[in-house]
Amino acid sequence: MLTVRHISHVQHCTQSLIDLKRSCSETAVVCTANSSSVHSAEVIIGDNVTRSIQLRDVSLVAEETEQSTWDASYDEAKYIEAKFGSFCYSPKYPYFVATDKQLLSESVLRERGCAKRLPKVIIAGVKKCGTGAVLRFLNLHPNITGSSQAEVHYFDSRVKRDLTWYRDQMPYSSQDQITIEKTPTYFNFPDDAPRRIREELSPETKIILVLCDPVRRAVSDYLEYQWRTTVPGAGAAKRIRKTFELTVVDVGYSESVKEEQEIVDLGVYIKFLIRWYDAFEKENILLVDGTRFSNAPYRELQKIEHFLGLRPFFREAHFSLNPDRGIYCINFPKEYCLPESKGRTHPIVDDIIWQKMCDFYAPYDKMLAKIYGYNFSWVGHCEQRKQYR
Ligand SMILES: Nc1ncnc2c1ncn2[C@@H]1O[C@H](COP(=O)(O)OS(=O)(=O)O)[C@@H](OP(=O)(O)O)[C@H]1O
Repeated sequence: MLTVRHISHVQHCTQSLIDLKRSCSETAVVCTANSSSVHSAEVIIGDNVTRSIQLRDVSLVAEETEQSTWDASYDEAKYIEAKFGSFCYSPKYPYFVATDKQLLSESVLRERGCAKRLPKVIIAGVKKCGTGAVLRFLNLHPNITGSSQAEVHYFDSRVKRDLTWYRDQMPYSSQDQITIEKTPTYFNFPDDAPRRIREELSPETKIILVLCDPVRRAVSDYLEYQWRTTVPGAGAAKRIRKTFELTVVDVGYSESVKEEQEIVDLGVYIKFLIRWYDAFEKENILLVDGTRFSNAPYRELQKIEHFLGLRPFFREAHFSLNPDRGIYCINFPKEYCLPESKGRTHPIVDDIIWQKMCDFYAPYDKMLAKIYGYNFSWVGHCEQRKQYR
């Protein structure tokens, strides 16, 4: 029997929960069920008023969360010891990027078994679903070291490079650290990226795919392309129109969603996922809910720790919402937020276009849940998703 307490981030309430909506984010849920499926829950609304609900009314799947008991999660000095005691770089705030300037002397590197190692884990997508924040936060874990370069693109655009070059792009790691690379474009391009990763790295490579609300993702991607048109040499976007609406829907003509438009197409996740599941065993792929991650980062990070077999480090208390930017920042061991290029202000999308986009993705999202058994938080909540526009 599994007892779940305090599911504190109910993200979307359906009609039957409408009267709980006001207190949704603080709602405590206590439920009892067998561990494989949790069906009903008792919701404490406040003042000892309880109500029984069906969990299918709540988009969040109940999960047992491991609370970190590691003193490195609480105490800065212990953290530094855990992260840097056998690390190849000297401490520097923020701790997220390992730069050559912080590299220790050759004799220390040798003594600690430091070397540049090929990644054992790849965050292979999806673009604009929070992959940058996932990597930056994970990088804080004492047993992880992320690639120092933002994105390596070895398996997509660096076709003339070889594995020696690829390894050289990685940071130094000690033997008890896992090297992670993130290039979100691998998700959809090229078609043989999953196969090459399997063959050139290892079939045991762990693949992390962050998937998120495809409508919001499309808006974010649109903004990125729009921004690129203002930056010389950033690679101007193809077929981006003056507004998001004109870019994704054939407004004034067929009025249908432009399925072939790249920013629309990328949200049909199931189409690209098949390649990953063809190349890797199911146990080696983790689908992260990027929409849930943006509202409760620690939950998804805990899932990743579990997937990678890491000692639980992340705690809810490590994260706080930056109200001005609408994104979560980490506050341990020091305050750190991702740079301004993340958490851009989104335009308010026309209601009809928003609905059309939701309707377009709905069957694919449902298929995703059915085939891969993931209950993504955005699926079936088009109306509520508007608040995150
Ligand atoms: N904690 C936190 N910090 C920063 N950013 C966060 C975070 N959580 C989610 N997000 C969302 O991540 C969106 C950018 O996604 P990616 O990092 O995958 O973009 S990229 O593909 O690498 O360009 C970015 O999208 P925009 O809001 O459109 O900028 C963020 O909303």
